[in-house]
Amino acid sequence: MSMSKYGFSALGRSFTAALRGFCHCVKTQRNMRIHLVAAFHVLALSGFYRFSKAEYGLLLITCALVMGCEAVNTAVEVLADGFCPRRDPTAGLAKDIAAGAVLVCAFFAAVVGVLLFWNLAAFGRMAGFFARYPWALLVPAATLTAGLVWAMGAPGNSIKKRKL
Ligand SMILES: Nc1ncnc2c1ncn2[C@@H]1O[C@H](COP(=O)(O)OP(=O)(O)OP(=O)(O)O)[C@@H](O)[C@H]1O
Repeated sequence: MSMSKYGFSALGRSFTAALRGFCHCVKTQRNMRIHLVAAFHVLALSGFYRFSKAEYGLLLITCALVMGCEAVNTAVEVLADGFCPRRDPTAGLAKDIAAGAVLVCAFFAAVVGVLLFWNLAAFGRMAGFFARYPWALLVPAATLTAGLVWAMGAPGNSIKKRKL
């Protein structure tokens, strides 16, 4: 009984730590906020599509992969800046490689996006919906503007502010 109590508290602590790490990425990384805004709008747009469960799964895995990779990239930047506060070729190369991993994921996420969302029938449904309810265009306009202001306006990469 006490074992499970300690097991659960350890699990709770590691979950809290993971959440703290993710919140740190959102607060300090502009790119992570851009990924979140993009994921929100892509999922909202998917309402016009008749995706199967497998297609939704692919969409969610793609979003998770890009954001997970961005979090690992941030971890590499934090480690490199923490252990090599001065310019160092190894730290620089590690950062380049981590950024390259994000780039690969983002490129293939864009390919998955085109494969899933390029659908003339869905474009027709969207056009029909917004022709019937033109005021509804205000919703994506407002959420996109608010999302971009949040993503770009909040403090950028705190790591960048360190003097190298
Ligand atoms: N300590 C360092 N030593 C050598 N080069 C560095 C160092 N820190 C950064 N660089 C170089 O500058 C680039 C940008 O580093 P920075 O820490 O600003 O990442 P970033 O622009 O925030 O990346 P991302 O957009 O992926 O979050 C690195 O990819 C690397 O080439």
